[in-house]
Amino acid sequence: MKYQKRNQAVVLLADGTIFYGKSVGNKLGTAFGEVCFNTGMTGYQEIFTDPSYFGQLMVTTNAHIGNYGTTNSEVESESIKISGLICKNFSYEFSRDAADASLEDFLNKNNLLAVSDIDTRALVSYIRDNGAMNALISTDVDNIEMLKQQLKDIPDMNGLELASKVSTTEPYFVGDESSKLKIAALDLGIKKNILRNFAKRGAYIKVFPYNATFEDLQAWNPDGYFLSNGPGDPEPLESAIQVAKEVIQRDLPLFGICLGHQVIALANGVSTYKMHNGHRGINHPVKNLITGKGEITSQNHGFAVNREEVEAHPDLQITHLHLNDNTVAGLKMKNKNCFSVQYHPEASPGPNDADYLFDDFIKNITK
Ligand SMILES: NC(=O)CC[C@H](N)C(=O)O
Repeated sequence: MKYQKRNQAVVLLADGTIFYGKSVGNKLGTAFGEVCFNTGMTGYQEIFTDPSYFGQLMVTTNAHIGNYGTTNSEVESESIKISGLICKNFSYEFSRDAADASLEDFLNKNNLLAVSDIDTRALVSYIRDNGAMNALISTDVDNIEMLKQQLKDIPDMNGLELASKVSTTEPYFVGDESSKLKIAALDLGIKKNILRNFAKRGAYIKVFPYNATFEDLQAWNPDGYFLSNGPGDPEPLESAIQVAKEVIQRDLPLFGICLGHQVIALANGVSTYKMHNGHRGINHPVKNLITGKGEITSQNHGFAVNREEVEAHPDLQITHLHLNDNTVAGLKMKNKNCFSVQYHPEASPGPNDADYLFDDFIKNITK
């Protein structure tokens, strides 16, 4: 590799804590966001392009990032959605036959600011102890006081509506047009692999903008309704919550993933809360309380639904529990055709243990 001088860079947390590293790629300047970490050993391209991470600075805990390059087939949306990358060793070289570009090229193409040579173990341990908070990364290392001032103006993730920043503006279609199985998907920041999973099972999907109404969706005459994953706090998503309420009222088949799961809880009057630290990784253990079986799951969320409120709710049942902290990982409505999970059965990245949930939804539609 040709030697290239790297710029000094900092990670500055909202409480004033500073970590020093070096910039990666062409992009210089400052990027802001909520700092979070993902513990997956693989799957960086899927993570960086997952719209649920919009507005977040991603710390990768694997020691090497970039070593297997990038490929067009591994994107979860058309562009990088994280606001910046923080890593330990950045691999400028890659070795994988299937890769078509280096991660450095991919970051440059997406104009993403990235910082390497950070002691990510110390940083993650700090965030774990002190909780999720805003942060910035910057190559402007001589202006720390000014950066601290700018950081104060970054809005808190709690209460922040972000689905509108990543949702499609126009409806679009995926899958086989002649299919008898039509799914209306509300795009709150939908990952491509969810659509691939529906299409793989023979469905024809119409994807609607985040603020589409129930009438908009119903006018297409779908057989089932889906509420997607997405970034930000679920609570301000009034329009999506209203869609969920109307689908539930008519007892039409409804499935929600992650943000969609939180929206379904809110539609039932159950509150959500910001976690001290979210779940972000590809080996989160979940117990299916219906079958008694364990699942290793892919997760990416910073909010959760209130377990006590679900337990006390006459119409709701907890179907899945997160085994690390007993948070709600899945629920269903007792007498309605509606269920949802907090984690990612579509994986990408991560294991496919939970892809039976897509089959369950299709069965709910066709029964
Ligand atoms: N993956 C998601 O849909 C994330 C949901 C929500 N933004 C959260 O952080 O909890």
